[in-house]
Amino acid sequence: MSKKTLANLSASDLSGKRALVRVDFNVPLDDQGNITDDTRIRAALPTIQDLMQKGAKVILASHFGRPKGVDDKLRLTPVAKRLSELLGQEVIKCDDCIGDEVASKVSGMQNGQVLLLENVRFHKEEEKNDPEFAKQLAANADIYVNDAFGTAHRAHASTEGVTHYLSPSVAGYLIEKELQYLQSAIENPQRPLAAIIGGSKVSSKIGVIETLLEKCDKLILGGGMIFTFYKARGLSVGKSLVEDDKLELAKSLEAKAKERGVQMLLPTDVVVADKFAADANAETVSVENIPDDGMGLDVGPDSVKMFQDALAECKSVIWNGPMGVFEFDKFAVGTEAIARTLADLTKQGVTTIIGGGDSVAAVEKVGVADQMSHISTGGGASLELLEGKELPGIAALDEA
Ligand SMILES: Nc1ncnc2c1ncn2[C@@H]1O[C@H](COP(=O)(O)OP(=O)(O)O)[C@@H](O)[C@H]1O
Ligand SMILES: O=C(OP(=O)(O)O)[C@H](O)COP(=O)(O)O
Repeated sequence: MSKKTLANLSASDLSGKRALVRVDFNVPLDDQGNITDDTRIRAALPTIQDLMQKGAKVILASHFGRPKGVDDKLRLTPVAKRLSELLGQEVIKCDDCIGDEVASKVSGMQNGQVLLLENVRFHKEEEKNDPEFAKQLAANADIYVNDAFGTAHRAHASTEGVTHYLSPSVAGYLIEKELQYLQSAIENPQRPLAAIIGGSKVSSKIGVIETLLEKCDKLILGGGMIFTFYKARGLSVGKSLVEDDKLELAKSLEAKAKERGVQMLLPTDVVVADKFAADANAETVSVENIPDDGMGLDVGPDSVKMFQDALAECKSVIWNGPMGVFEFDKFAVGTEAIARTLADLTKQGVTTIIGGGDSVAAVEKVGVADQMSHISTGGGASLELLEGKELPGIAALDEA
């Protein structure tokens, strides 16, 4: 990558230095406040442990949820506890991210110790990227490491602003790994490259579909967005999700695929339900025969087989968005089949990349998350990267 990374800094650069490390510890909690998935905490460990071993004083900053002011339910206390367990060492926890308490705790730190600041979004200045607030965050540190890939698409004080006050400003190992997979998947893939795009609406995936049409050899579409394509082709879609203002766009995307020689695959059969519910009655129909009172909630078995055949010829696959309403078991079959297919392909040497968000939840539900080449820790961030957008939290870092 073109940016300076933590790998470029040696123990002599880091020993005794106060390193402000932006991580994305925005993890899910249950009703009792227990962390239900610590993937994002584990993903930051290589950077934290490297800094500890090189003798830095590690000051971690993260947001948590979207609070409006201080919110006791969105304190990072459970995260500090989990991180202490994972590191096998107590993590010092602050009640704020700036101010006297932080300054005093940081000044008492030994080399190799780890401190976690409180939720940076308790201050509205964080999301405004307020320079004064960024300066206050930077005041307790010597250098800056950004390892918060999931938040790299936000130009906030702790992701962008602080880089103006700390030098060097480098990328951590998670950001380096995410870029390595996601960027090389579209810039320099092993071909053929297939992209599988699903999810609810075509409107939220236009950017990524347009970019991928420039890059991939096969584009497989599933999820709710397919019904907008069918309607654009003149088919009846019953009560399925349709964006009537995107019919022309769907037509133009199909035309663009044809023009570029990209094989665009839409399902040939779908599972329709009589209502949007886990206990709905379901039947599989061909896409030409969707009943007026039917709602398409999953791709059908013939489509899965067609997708599997197309994927079997590929050397790289990027997947973003589920094939159906996978939250309901009855309509999770297509999504689960794709997850298993990608796990099998990975074993055969195919590079498989899961681009964050609901697709990751689907892969985890099937229990094959550890069998993929790469699972992104950022939903919005990975989508923006795949769309070819610049991520401000990365753009602000020092050039290598
Ligand atoms: N046929 C469908 N009709 C309605 N919603 C669907 C359909 N297929 C998938 N979805 C919904 O799409 C949602 C995920 O969409 P999206 O947020 O775009 O994906 P991602 O989070 O992977 O980017 C899921 O909640 C899923 O239930
Ligand atoms: O969970 C996150 O985003 P994601 O749901 O798109 O993966 C990140 O922590 C960013 O959070 P934000 O969308 O509140 O800025």
